[in-house]
Amino acid sequence: QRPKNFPPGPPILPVLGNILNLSLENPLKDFDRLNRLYGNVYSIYIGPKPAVVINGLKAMKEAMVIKAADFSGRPQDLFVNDVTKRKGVILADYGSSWREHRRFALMTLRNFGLGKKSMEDRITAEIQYTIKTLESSIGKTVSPQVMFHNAASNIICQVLFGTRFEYDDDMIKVIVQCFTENSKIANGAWAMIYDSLPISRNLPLPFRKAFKNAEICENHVFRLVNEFKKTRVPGEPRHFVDCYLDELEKRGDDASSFSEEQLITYSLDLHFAGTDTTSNTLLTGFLYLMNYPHVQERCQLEIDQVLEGKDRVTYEDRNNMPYVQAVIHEIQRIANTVPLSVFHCTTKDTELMGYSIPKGTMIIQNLNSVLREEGQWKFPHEFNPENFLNEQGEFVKPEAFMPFSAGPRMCLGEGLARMELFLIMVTLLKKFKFIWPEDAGEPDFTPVYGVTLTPKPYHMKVQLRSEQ
Ligand code: HEM
Repeated sequence: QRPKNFPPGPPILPVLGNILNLSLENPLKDFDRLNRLYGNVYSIYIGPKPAVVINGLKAMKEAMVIKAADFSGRPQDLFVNDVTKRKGVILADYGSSWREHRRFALMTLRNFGLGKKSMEDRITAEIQYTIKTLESSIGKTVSPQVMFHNAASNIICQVLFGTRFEYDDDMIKVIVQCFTENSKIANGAWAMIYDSLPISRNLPLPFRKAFKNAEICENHVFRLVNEFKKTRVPGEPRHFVDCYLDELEKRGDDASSFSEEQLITYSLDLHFAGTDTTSNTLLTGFLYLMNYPHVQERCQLEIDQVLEGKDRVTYEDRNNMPYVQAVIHEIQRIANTVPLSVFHCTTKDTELMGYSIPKGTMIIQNLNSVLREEGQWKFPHEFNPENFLNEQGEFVKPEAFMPFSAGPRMCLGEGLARMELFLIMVTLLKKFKFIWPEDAGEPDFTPVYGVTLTPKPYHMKVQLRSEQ
């Protein structure tokens, strides 16, 4: 029985709740189906736990922006909380620890160059390694999967640890492998079973792999932090880790929520959030650009015009590239990289679109329902950069563009991600032509489900544009 005035939803089974209403492999279609059946605010039970699913711009804005404080908590009793030992910022509940850590990261990102030339220089420097990888594959086919993960990982590693890692570095290979696995496990069938059947939690089931992966990553970062501690000069931070250690010292014994354990999970949080998202967006982008060659060519035309006589692109150039901007935003809209955002939770008894929602209810944002909402987009269901262009061909960003979510929990790395996507896409499109290999058959645009959506592995053929 749902509580009085609770959002409607499918009939609830004892113990299982609604898990049979959802495909455990990929529930996104089910979320959309239930949206059509029960409206923009509906509820499902994950085992005994109620969750409210929010769809469409109007409801999303009411929850995340207008009633932000009521809807900005994070559930604390899920599989992912146990895996991360309730540390870090992504899953921290709404409160002073989250607030202080979020503020700290935003400030540190700024100090290390976000919004300034220095971050641009770091990104541009990293792209040279991607270019080298592509140059060595001219005329051949290449799998971009690892390449984009490496590039995005190194960009965030420069901020976190002040260093980039060679693409075959064992430590970073293991970390990237562990969290790409965990991203799939965390939204998958076994995590759902872990969440709905507490009795299963201590059994040797496949979800144990995620705990092992997390431990491997923690050990690696623990060792790195200890190395940095040996060489750091207090007050002269070289990177995020040093800044955090300075902050710990400044706060002294009553360091409040800051601790070395927090630092380790926080670094992993930022590394994961900064790598898997940007790289999967890039993977989706190139998949579409190869299969919509006229879009790729029009981008290149604009890039050639704007960058004529210049040897490299700057972030500032985006203001003169409305079409490229439209394409990158359309890629993000279609990629729907973090489809269910990160689960929220109500911080007090509240209301949404007239329904009553008690404190502690899990909130699931169906971002796809906004990114493809009819009435918000000119072409909601097709890949078409016109979604971001007005009649004069100028770039416009509709309110329903919400891949980073909205409100106080909105993605903390949006600025960095947007800078990376623009500089990487433009630099690569300026130099190379990307071709869908003749023997690759029809492209499969259906992504693999997880916390992040990943295109199915594909290959691309690369040509130097100057040799066309
Ligand atoms: C295309 C790239 C990216 C996308 C689509 C994306 C998307 C998201 C989304 C949907 C959320 C959840 C927001 C919510 O709960 O309401 C989020 C949170 C977060 N993202 Fe990103 N993100 C991207 C890149 C990055 C990068 C580069 C970083 C690292 C600097 C980052 C760091 C974070 C953090 C730390 C949070 C948690 C914020 C909090 O709980 O307060 N993200 N991101």
